[in-house]
Amino acid sequence: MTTSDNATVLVTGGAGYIGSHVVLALRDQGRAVVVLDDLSTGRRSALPDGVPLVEGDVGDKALLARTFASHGIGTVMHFAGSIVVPESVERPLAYYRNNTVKSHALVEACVEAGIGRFIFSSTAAVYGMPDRLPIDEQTPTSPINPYGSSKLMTEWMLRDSAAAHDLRYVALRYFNVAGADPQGRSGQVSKVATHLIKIAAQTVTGQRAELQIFGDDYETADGTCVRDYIHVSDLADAHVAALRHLEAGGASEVLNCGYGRGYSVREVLAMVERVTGRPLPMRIGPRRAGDPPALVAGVERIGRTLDWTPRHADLETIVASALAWEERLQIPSPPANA
Ligand SMILES: NC(=O)c1ccc[n+]([C@@H]2O[C@H](COP(=O)([O-])OP(=O)(O)OC[C@H]3O[C@@H](n4cnc5c(N)ncnc54)[C@H](O)[C@@H]3O)[C@@H](O)[C@H]2O)c1
Ligand SMILES: O=c1ccn([C@@H]2O[C@H](COP(=O)(O)OP(=O)(O)O[C@H]3O[C@H](CO)[C@@H](O)[C@H](O)[C@H]3O)[C@@H](O)[C@H]2O)c(=O)[nH]1
Repeated sequence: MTTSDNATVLVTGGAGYIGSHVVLALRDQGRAVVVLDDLSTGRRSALPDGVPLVEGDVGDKALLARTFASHGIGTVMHFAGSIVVPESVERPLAYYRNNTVKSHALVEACVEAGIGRFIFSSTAAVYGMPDRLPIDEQTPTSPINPYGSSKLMTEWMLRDSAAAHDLRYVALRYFNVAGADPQGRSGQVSKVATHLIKIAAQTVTGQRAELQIFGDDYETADGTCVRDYIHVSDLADAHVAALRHLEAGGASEVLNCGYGRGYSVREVLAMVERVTGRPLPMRIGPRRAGDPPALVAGVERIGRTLDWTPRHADLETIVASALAWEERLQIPSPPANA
């Protein structure tokens, strides 16, 4: 190990849902971590004690340069961004600004400061509506909404910057992230929840009257959409594995993050009922615009490239941890941006 292998990791968006779980995983490994977050959707209380928070914008290059220098940053993990697909359709330029323009500033600041390791939160949304499953990384990218395009453009900036400069990166294309830290230290807190398991957890805990299934006439086994759900703590471990890969001199990579196993909406909801022992009020509604019928990750490449063994690859574990977190949030509800 060289000295730089011990360098501090900067986690942008570390006060958010996924970033906060990665901060926990890094800390559990004894890593030094600094978070940069503007708290637009994140919360200070999501950070463990002792993790410095630089409150600011990821597109602020002067702030980035100061933060890199004052904390001895050796790797950047980039989670900060906007994530709601329908909102990206209504406000595309806001998404290109927050996800693409500000990522450009961050990558440029890294190149200028000689920071040579970068791990990026990408998404299965870059694939659009692929017609063959499982989806491996060779599948042509063809996003169908501005969110997916805004993330793919950042992948391209990283690819081209890595070819031209002393920069290596891992772009992790997440499939459906769900669940919460098994120790109850973090979980999802959305002002406006859109994700299926989060909404199911809110419904079963009485915060919503009912859940709507967005379409049951898809060409899938039970007519509802199929997704590959990955536990957020396994995803966090994949980031630590990607960090080790880059520190060991590994090449730049684009890797799917999922388990390679799909569950339908109905199967997920049945699991929520089984775990709670309570019926979930639900009704069938129309299809949601832009939903692909089925997305299942090809996971051969991540298995071959990273030293990563999922520990929670089981729908019951994912659902149970999401429910436990939701119940914890009820007593009492933490104030926004606390
Ligand atoms: N949640 C998913 O299912 C999913 C799936 C695929 C990819 N991703 C990607 O993972 C990343 C994290 O998603 P999440 O679910 O944790 O969302 P989140 O909203 O909980 O976290 C995003 C964090 O970034 C911060 N942020 C946003 N814009 C910022 C800016 N300009 N400057 C500084 N901080 C800023 C927010 O305050 C928040 O803490 C995103 O890049 C998202 O695109 C998420
Ligand atoms: O109230 C709800 C919410 C969702 N769904 C359905 O549940 C499935 C999963 O939806 P959701 O949890 O919103 O996730 P996705 O739309 O699949 O998108 C997530 O997963 C993608 C990767 O697969 C990422 O790119 C996105 O960022 C992330 O939001 C879809 O079929 C939805 O139509 C419902 O039926 N009712």
